[in-house]
Amino acid sequence: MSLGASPWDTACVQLADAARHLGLDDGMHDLLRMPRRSVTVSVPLRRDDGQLLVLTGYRVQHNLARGPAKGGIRFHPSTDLEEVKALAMWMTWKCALMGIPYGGAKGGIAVEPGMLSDRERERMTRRYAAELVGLIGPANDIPAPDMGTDEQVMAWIMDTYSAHTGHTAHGVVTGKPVSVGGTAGRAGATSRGVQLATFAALRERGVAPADVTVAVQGFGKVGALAARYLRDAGCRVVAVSDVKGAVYSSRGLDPAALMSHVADGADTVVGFADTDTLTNAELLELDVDVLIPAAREGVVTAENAGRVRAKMIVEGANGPVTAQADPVLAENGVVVVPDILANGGGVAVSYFEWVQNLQGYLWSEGQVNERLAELMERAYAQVSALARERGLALREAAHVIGVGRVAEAHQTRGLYP
Ligand SMILES: NC(=O)C1=CN([C@@H]2O[C@H](COP(=O)(O)OP(=O)(O)OC[C@H]3O[C@@H](n4cnc5c(N)ncnc54)[C@H](OP(=O)(O)O)[C@@H]3O)[C@@H](O)[C@H]2O)C=CC1
Ligand SMILES: O=C(O)CCC(=O)C(=O)O
Repeated sequence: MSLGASPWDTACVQLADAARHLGLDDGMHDLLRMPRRSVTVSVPLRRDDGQLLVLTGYRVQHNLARGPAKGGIRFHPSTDLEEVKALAMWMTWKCALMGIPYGGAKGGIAVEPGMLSDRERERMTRRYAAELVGLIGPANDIPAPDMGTDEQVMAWIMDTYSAHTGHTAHGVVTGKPVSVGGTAGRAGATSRGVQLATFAALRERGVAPADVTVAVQGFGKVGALAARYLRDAGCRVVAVSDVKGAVYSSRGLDPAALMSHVADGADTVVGFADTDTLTNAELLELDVDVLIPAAREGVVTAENAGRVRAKMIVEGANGPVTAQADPVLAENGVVVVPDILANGGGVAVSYFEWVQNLQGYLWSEGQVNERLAELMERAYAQVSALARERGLALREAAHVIGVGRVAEAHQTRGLYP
């Protein structure tokens, strides 16, 4: 099989590797690879100036063997069906690895959300949600935020779905505002999970947080709070970036101050006082202890992997390291804490939100964070133990567990009819 470095190619290589380790036959391998449902919809949008723009949206339900489909919705210009298929597959393994009763899905619209007014964003979201009404639902497929979307987008999807079904359906999306059925703790959950995974990996290697320097690519929902939590817990965050570039300070940055700087109108981390400006490519090659790619997939490739000087990569983003880069990093002794483990805190707390919605009973933020820590520690311990037992990289072990659980669910349920 000749493969490039697209997210789908990377996801397929990872699955094939896990299938080999698990001794799965070709039929089961095919069943696990092929998405259960892929939907492409056109999303007509009337711009504020009256112009009609027709966008393309997607929703892929990759696998439903362990429960309803679950996964985020992305608004990004480069979103296409192949990317969404890969992201949906990773959701399947992630939910299985985290031990939560979901299959995997992902969706998105190929659009630059920054070019839309709030009213245009709302109209586009509602039209996309209306196209998906027959597909999504609390028992079927539960979207959540991803790149370019936020809790407001989730509120619009919930409201559109609820208008179609005739009752308020809190459980149709997670990552909603708390005022409309969201849970305490979801906004920071992915980043908290990244911190927990980082600390578990450091602890195992006998490294104290205070001795650790960190660089974070992406200063959005995941990256900004990951930087902040790691700094609050004693690490020195020396570099962060957004799409416009990176800032660096050897003395360490204050992510909370950077977040205020961005929110107060700067719109980018670049230009923050007392920092040097770097490119995103330079950030990836900094001499730091921990590198956290938290932006997009495919940023560490066969081309630049050899220049990565970080001792550890903790994948906040989905698929930031290509299948071709993995062996280069392994050869150079770079430990990779894989996406389906490192960023599993987001979907774990989405699960807690959905459970609260189904029960109509709210948990405190303390309860949410405590249970998140339990799930993250458990998943890390299982991956680490299998990696040691079978001499696997953490990514291979994580996939063997996730893929193995989904294969087991298929075997137990059987095929219909
Ligand atoms: N949100 C969640 O709960 C979860 C997200 N993830 C994954 O985490 C990653 C980030 O998601 P999220 O934080 O939600 O997304 P956001 O849209 O909130 O933030 C994305 C960040 O990445 C930056 N960025 C975008 N493109 C590039 C680029 N080419 N180079 C450098 N920086 C770039 C953006 O910069 P700018 O603001 O300037 O555009 C922004 O700072 C994605 O891979 C997502 O799938 C994984 C699990 C859960
Ligand atoms: O919270 C969720 O349901 C999914 C979040 C997500 O899209 C992801 O983990 O990649």
